[in-house]
Amino acid sequence: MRLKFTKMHGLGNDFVMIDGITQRVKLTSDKVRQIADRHTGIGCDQLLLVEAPRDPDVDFRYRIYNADGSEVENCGNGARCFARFVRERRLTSKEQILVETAAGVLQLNVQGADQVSVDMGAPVLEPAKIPFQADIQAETYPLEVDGETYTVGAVSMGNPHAVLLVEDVDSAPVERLGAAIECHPRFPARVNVGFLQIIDRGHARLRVFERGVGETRACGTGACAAMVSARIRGLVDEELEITLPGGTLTIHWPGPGEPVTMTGPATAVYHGQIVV
Ligand SMILES: N[C@@H](CCC[C@H](N)C(=O)O)C(=O)O
Repeated sequence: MRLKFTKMHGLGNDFVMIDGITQRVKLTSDKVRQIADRHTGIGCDQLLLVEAPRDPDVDFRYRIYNADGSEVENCGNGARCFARFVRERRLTSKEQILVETAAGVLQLNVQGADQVSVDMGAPVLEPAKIPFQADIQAETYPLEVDGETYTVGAVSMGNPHAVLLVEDVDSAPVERLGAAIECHPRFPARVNVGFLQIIDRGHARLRVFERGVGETRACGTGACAAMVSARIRGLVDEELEITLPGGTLTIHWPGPGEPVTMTGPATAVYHGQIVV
């Protein structure tokens, strides 16, 4: 199968974007892993497959695959890249785009040359829906990992996130603790793990160990989950600039029951073809 693709990134979280509307595409986990391999494939954190919608009231549908081949529900940086991709491929000229994902319908607003703002929907905090094993919903939970107890927030942005507060993201044990929490038995669908340093009520720093990938240079849903966890702990205001290793996202969240809005850049790198 010969596939045309576009390589894109959102703050260094990189994607292979495939147009499944004008080409016939059949992906398996093995093929996704082959494409995502940084030595023998194109290399990416996630692959996004754009398809025609099932619901005639929305514009597109897309599916998201992690580099390990697993299909997942949501991807914030991917949503922004998707908006630019469908416009640059001339699949739409709309500035406001509705797209079906496994996490529900997202609304994307293209703003100027490279900024995209995404209504990411309301966060889910009920443990069973994250999914996270806990008897009752709480702001934070004690989580035992390798004999030590850590305090974590648990949030779903369509996909599951654990959020830990740290003094300094630079020295946080992202690789070791991220990998241990990703597969913790209390997160039965595995989990993305964010390490959040609060600077002040409007600024924070974040590193994310992503489920199915490892540490990435940025994670959009991770930034939204970090905002939600920090805000329900009373630590930040409703607008927060979150700086990740790849750059800064602006996250807006008034509070429980309200949608989270994420704004940031999306960049196309090159177009190509691959035989898989
Ligand atoms: N990089 C993404 C998140 C991609 C999915 C995640 N690894 C998961 O398994 O849920 C983002 O920008 O949100």
